[in-house]
Amino acid sequence: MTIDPPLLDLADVRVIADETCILDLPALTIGAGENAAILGANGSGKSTLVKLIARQFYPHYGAQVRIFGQESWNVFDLRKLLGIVSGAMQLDFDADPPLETLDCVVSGFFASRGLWAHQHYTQAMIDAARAALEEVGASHLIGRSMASLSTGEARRVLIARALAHRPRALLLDEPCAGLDPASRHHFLAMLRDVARGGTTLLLITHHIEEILPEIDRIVMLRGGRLHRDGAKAELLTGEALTGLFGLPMTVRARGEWFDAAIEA
Ligand SMILES: Nc1ncnc2c1ncn2[C@@H]1O[C@H](COP(=O)(O)OP(=O)(O)OP(=O)(O)O)[C@@H](O)[C@H]1O
Repeated sequence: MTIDPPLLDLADVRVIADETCILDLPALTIGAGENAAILGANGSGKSTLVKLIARQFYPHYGAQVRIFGQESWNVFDLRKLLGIVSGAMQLDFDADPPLETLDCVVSGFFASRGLWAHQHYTQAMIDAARAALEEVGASHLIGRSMASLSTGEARRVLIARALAHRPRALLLDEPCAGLDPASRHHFLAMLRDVARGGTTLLLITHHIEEILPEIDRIVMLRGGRLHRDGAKAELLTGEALTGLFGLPMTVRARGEWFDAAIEA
């Protein structure tokens, strides 16, 4: 039996920006197929961790960052194995030269922002991009430019871009931001299918109610450091969230889902 290498295997990681250490992780491993949520307050280092995985940030000398068991990657090859959805990415697409939505989704096959003359896309890629747009309810946006879309519309197109090339793992940094309740409901249902299909999910969120039943590990970051790491049953509790966010919180189970509130 072969065992897939972990999505993430970190040791002695320190990320320095503006002469300040913004992420300090002596050790963290997330296995292949292990769906995890990263929780933490604003500025706790969650997006920095995603950027470290996607090779947008590099750690300080001496760190080990193995993604899918490999330390050295061609960035484009790595990003083809990952589907990434984040608010920062959405801003990048807004700022770029005009890009049509279907082209945006097809560009996910090349891990590029936009399509360029040297990239040879196939009819199969276009069909997969159309199917992904259909899946997220965004087919009607084909023909529009990314910059002309509302926040929620653009978010759906980016989700389609992340899914179209059937990545090994999805990195989702606040993926539901800007989605209305119905879109969020459909998106979370779709993510459950993706997780059941074997794609590893790494979900970054402040919203406990978005933590899918398929996620069973919680990694808590505080001040750029690992605060707690464990099973959902152990960490989706009032005691653990109170410790993380510094305010008295209660957690309620709703079937397989949870929600949290600040105690009155
Ligand atoms: N390029 C950068 N230069 C300097 N500081 C940075 C840079 N990127 C991030 N930081 C700082 O690192 C810290 C962690 O940022 P990060 O974006 O990872 O937080 P986060 O947990 O994702 O927060 P949020 O929930 O607000 O999105 C913050 O204090 C942020 O100001």
